[in-house]
Amino acid sequence: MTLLLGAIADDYTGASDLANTFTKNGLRTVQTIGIPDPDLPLPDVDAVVVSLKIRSVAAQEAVSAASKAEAWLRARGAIHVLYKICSTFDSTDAGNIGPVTDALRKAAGGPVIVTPAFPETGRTVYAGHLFVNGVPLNESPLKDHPLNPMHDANLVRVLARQSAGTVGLIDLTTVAGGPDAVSARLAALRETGVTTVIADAVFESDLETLGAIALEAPLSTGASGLGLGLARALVRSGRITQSAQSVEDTIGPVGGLAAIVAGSCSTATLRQLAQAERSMPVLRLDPEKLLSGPDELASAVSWAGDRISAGPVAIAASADPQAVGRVQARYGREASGHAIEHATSAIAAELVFRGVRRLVVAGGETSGAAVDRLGIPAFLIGPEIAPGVPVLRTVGNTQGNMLLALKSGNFGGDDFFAAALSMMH
Ligand SMILES: Nc1ncnc2c1ncn2[C@@H]1O[C@H](COP(=O)(O)OP(=O)(O)OP(=O)(O)O)[C@@H](O)[C@H]1O
Ligand SMILES: O=C(O)[C@@H](O)C(=O)CO
Repeated sequence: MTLLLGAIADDYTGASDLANTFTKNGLRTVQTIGIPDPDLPLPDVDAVVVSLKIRSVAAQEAVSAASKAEAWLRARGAIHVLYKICSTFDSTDAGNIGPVTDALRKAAGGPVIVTPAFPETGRTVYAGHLFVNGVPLNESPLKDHPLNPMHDANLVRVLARQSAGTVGLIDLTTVAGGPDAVSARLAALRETGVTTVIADAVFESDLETLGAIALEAPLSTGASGLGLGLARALVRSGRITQSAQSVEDTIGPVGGLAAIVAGSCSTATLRQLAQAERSMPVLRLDPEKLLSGPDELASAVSWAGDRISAGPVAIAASADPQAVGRVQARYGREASGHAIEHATSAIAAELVFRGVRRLVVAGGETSGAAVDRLGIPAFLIGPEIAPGVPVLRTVGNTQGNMLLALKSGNFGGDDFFAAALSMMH
């Protein structure tokens, strides 16, 4: 397999978001789960998004996994590698955006462009500050994130705290000045020892400028907005010779039962679950019971078993910040997160065992755990359900063809679950 653009995503939902952006912008793309087995039958593509689950692991583990993925992508011809992070810059002072970018830039030089801007979903960066739907990051729902609460909107500061290098800024005026202005500013920053730059971006045109300059370097770090800029720059460069197949043709119907499993506690998911309750059976798991033994899991599976042949059902661990806080205070943040992911992934696997072939999973960590449990090695990218969330078709898994949607916590409108199921046949 040869490719032009490589990406390493720090979680699986983020990977499907980026693969969707690449596809929409003209690149034939496949999403792999980790580095694929050499025997996995993958189509010819322009871009591969290697999905890792390294957003919330120890920095050294993240660096090691990302470095191996980068070496694999470069060995297959990637002229540029994008390290795909969350558009809300999900990370802590220990990492992992800084440590991974530092490790990958060692081979790539710098300064490396970093921007989580993704205007289509309301993420913009101005004066180095990240806004989520017009609200500074630290005032947005991300302040209550169960794993990495975000308390600082100033990304230059946030990245500096987790990076061994020196972090600078390319401001919006420079970006609006076009590629030459950005190049000149990068050169000036390089002279002063800056290794990594947060780049402002408010409009897609800003990301086209940044993508064009980033493509000239071996590495960048960003969300789907930068992915859009890179993809458009690659298409404009004339190096993409085959048009991406119509995404509807890529997948086709799979039949089987349908279900939703949610572990995301984001406000968007909470609203979507409330809306789903009006049209389908929704089981709210009791996290205390989930954490204290296998009974809650078994009764969830039996609850679904009684209903699922009549239509889609949803099973959710999701809870509001106060309830999450109580669980975390009692069991610890990481321990409760992992235990609940373990439970939701076990439920997903049981549902698939009972005939579910169309599965929507809400939450990045939750999706990662479920996809791993199901042993899915790769996905083809189908039509977009909502910005950042495509229909995915499995490749190479033992259960036969399945359709999945991996929804990032904050993505999708209130009717997301019904909209997803209506596109998954
Ligand atoms: N009721 C609960 N109490 C405590 N933790 C929970 C509860 N329900 C789910 N969790 C945990 O909260 C975390 C939610 O993270 P996840 O990444 O799945 O969703 P998200 O943060 O909304 O999505 P994204 O990362 O895509 O924005 C998981 O570790 C999950 O196990
Ligand atoms: O960039 C985003 O917001 C998403 O793709 C994501 O990574 C959330 O997990």
